Amino acid sequence: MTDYIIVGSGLAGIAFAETLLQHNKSFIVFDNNSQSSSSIAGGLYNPVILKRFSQVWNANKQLELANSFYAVIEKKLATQFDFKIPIYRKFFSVEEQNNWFTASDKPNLAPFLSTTIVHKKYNGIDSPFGYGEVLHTGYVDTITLLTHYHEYLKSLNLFVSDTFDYTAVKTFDDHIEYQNRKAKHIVFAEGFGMHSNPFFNQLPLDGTKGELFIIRAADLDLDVIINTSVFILPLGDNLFKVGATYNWEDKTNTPTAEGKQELIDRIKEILNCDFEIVEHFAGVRPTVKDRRPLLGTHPKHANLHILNGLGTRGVMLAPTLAKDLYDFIENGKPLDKTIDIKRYAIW
Ligand SMILES: Cc1cc2nc3c(=O)[nH]c(=O)nc-3n(C[C@H](O)[C@H](O)[C@H](O)COP(=O)(O)OP(=O)(O)OC[C@H]3O[C@@H](n4cnc5c(N)ncnc54)[C@H](O)[C@@H]3O)c2cc1C
Repeated sequence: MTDYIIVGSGLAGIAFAETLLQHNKSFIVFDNNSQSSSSIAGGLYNPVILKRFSQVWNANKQLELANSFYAVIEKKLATQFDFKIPIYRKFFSVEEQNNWFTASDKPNLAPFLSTTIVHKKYNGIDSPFGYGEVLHTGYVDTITLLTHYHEYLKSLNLFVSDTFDYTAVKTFDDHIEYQNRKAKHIVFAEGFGMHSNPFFNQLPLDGTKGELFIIRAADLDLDVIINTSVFILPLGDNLFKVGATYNWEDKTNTPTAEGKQELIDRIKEILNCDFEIVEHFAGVRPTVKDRRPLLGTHPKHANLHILNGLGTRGVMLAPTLAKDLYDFIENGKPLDKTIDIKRYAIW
């Protein structure tokens, strides 16, 4: 009997897998490569919601855990994927500068917003009003993390590249059976793919499509992430990741002409140098109506659990949520009411 089956190996699934490994639990992971959200994500982590000047929910706890969690994996895989690099908010007016200073006075934002306006000149960008620097930021190169982590799981025989067949699940009081396997628990972490899961697809996972580019801009010299209506993230070799769009209607993983035009327009608001589009990606973020994750246990099947709803911030959230779900299942530690699926009376 295996302790766990995990369905999905995006940021959520691998965070749970790593948590299990750290507690010497046995498991197997299924993934069918049907969702692209984690692999194409910008990967930025930023404790401040710059649009509204508010702190990300539970930011301190999430950042602290994410830092140590990814550092442990980097060491284990002997690969760097967590890059600590500042995020600069470009100011377009004196009013924006003033709003920044007002926000940086708030006790919960003060640790994260520098009070010095940066007047650095970057080739390729005009910024007469300067930039505000967000502290404790960076990005996780998600494709590097996922590729290496999947290889690692494969080397341990813990990874199955296959579609999980929900109709083959048999539930019992103290275990489940799936094809020729027995497990104590299943954790479903399928991102937007949850809609195919008959056990949990009543939950209000809206999904928000996002598109992003890799561009080449030989004249752009940038050693920080610029964030305005889109972010521009330097990758080296004159390459930059730029994103992302938000579309609440289209739920496909296909890049569109509209998304392309929107990104081009946004880039032109920031850059005054030439650029060419090298790649164009799309994916659906697993967003929830109330902007809180979906964690918990199926009300009728005590061995079926969900780890979903990471929304727009999977990088920062995944380690904390994996830990919360693990503590809930194994140690009976209650979930915060705001993330527990019990808040939806749908069954
Ligand atoms: C354009 C874009 C930009 C983003 N930028 C950022 C950012 O800068 N910072 C940030 O923190 N977050 C960002 N995000 C959000 C982040 O990507 C998500 O929060 C995160 O990827 C969600 O991870 P997940 O593991 O829950 O879901 P997913 O990444 O969707 O993973 C689900 C996995 O389950 C698998 N699966 C589904 N159904 C089945 C099945 N039946 N059988 C087997 N396998 C199955 C899929 O193949 C997939 O691998 C961005 C997202 C997008 C789309």
